[in-house]
Amino acid sequence: MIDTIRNSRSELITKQTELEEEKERFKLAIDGANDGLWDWNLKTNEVYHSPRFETMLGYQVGELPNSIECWSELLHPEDTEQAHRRVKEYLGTKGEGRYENTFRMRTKSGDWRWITGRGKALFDETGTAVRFVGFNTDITKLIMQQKELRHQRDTLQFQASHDALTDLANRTLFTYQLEQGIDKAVRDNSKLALLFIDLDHFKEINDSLGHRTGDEVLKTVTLRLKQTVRAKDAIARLGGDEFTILIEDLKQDQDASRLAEKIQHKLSNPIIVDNHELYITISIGISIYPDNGKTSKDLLKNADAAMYKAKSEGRNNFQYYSAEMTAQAFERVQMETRLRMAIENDEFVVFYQPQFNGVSNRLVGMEALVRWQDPSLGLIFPSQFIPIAESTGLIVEIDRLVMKKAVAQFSEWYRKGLQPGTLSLNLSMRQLQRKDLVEFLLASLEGADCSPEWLEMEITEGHVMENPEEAIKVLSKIDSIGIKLALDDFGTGYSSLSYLKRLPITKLKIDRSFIKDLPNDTEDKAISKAVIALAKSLDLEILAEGVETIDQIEFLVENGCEVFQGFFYSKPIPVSEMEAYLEKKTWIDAEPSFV
Ligand SMILES: Nc1nc2c(ncn2[C@@H]2O[C@@H]3COP(=O)(O)O[C@H]4[C@@H](O)[C@H](n5cnc6c(=O)[nH]c(N)nc65)O[C@@H]4COP(=O)(O)O[C@H]3[C@H]2O)c(=O)[nH]1
Repeated sequence: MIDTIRNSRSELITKQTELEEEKERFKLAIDGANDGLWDWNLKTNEVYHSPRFETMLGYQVGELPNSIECWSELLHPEDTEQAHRRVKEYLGTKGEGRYENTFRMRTKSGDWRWITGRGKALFDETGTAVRFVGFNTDITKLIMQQKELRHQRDTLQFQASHDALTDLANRTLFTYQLEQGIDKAVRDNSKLALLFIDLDHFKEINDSLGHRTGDEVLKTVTLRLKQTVRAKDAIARLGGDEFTILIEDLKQDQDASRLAEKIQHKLSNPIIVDNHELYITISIGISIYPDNGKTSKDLLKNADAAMYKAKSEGRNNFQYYSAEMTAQAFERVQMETRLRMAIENDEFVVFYQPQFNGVSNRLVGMEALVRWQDPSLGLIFPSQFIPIAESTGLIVEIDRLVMKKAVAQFSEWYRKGLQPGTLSLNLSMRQLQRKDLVEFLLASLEGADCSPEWLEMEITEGHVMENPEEAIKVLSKIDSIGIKLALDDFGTGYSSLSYLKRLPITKLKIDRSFIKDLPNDTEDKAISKAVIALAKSLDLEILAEGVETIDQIEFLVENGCEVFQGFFYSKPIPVSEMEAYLEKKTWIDAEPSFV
């Protein structure tokens, strides 16, 4: 018996010693691992934190409360949601796998430490977690090292693809961007332009004022180039004083020269370096994809060649690779300047073309058509200047001049009792995009004491279809002030029926191109009949433009179109002629012709 007790005692002592050793081993392991232990009793919601858990976050041992809320409150706001979710997910697994997650925790001094928590939970027989134990490891150093490595890698990559002085793309990156641009242009069937820019006499600045000044000049040029191009246009410094710009989605070849001019203008302001006032000029060569090359190599080579041509033409200018394009660009530049002068000098006059009801032979209104009365060249027709006025935005001013003059004229004719009918005015897309259009119209009407019912605005079908939703919005505003709306050049702009129904228009004008060969051309006959039927079904008035012969009128009247504008009745005529015509009122007593 005594032996048995002795044996049990010594067994107990051995077990106790083993337990002590185990505890010690465990403590050593925890201390050695430098991790913070946590033990969460999910039944009482109490949490045990090991001393390291607290010191890891800069707290004294025993300073942190023993609650799970304490952990939650120390989490970084950006990580709180995911940290909670991860714990919830793990506890919902009923014991499968291990818990592991990384988040940031706030230290006592307010810094943030990156922590990886790992642990395992104990689940009861119902699968409910009752205890959750694990370690927190501070991985801040590792994260910082990784960040530093990433930063170094990015820096190296940046340095390999960028110019060290200006931070612009270098030749390698630009060639890549150009190739990407060409691929996209092939896919979209679009064009792109490459501008090759070289500073004139840059070497002299470097030689006389030193490289540091030269560097400052290059940096200022870079800044100004960035301020001039769109954010999506790629700029590069190929080396020395050579820069390139890539313009994608080029709408017209001439847009490239417009940008070239803008750059020249931007760089014409002096650059001040160390009290030196430096005047820089540049020579620009332009190549266009696909016209002047289909590969990056050819486009660069040809833009470079064009730039040399610009140098040989006396510097401070731009040249396209193709001489024809350069000539067109200069013509455009000259035309733009002349148009601006013409606006200033009030050289635009309004002609009026009458519109008749071909059945009653009565005048129903007239269209105002602009003419440019150039002092030396005489009368210039819209086809020669409207496209440039549209692309430069000058059309807005021209249209407003025409509107003001025509509205005032109409008001006068009405006051004189001349019954001029409805005044049709052309409305360009640019005008439609102006936020102040309706205010302008209201002010013009009020200024001239003109009634909105006398007016009709024409907008071409093509323009409306460029952005139908926007057009519907603006046209509705015009409609709401009582001005009628007509869709011009109908048949050329591929209107969709659904839009046509939603546009607040009251009239369709069949385009001249479908009238020209009537009544002989079978296709034009079918089209004009279909357009008339369409207008009728939508309850719209219909006018045929460009009628020149009685046969055309007969055919159209037979098929339901009664209102006409065209040389058969009259060409557009100046104010004096129109006034004389109105005064005669010949149509008032005229016999109806097609009854
Ligand atoms: N061959 C032929 N032609 C005829 C006949 N009847 C009329 N025309 C011409 O057809 C054009 C009708 O004007 P549009 O379709 O609005 O086409 C106009 C219009 O889109 C635009 N335009 C004219 N004035 C203005 C304006 O003040 N502002 C805006 N934005 N555009 C204008 O320029 C275009 C051309 O104007 P115009 O040269 O005056 O040309 C006018 C007119 O002279 C005919 O029987 N035979």
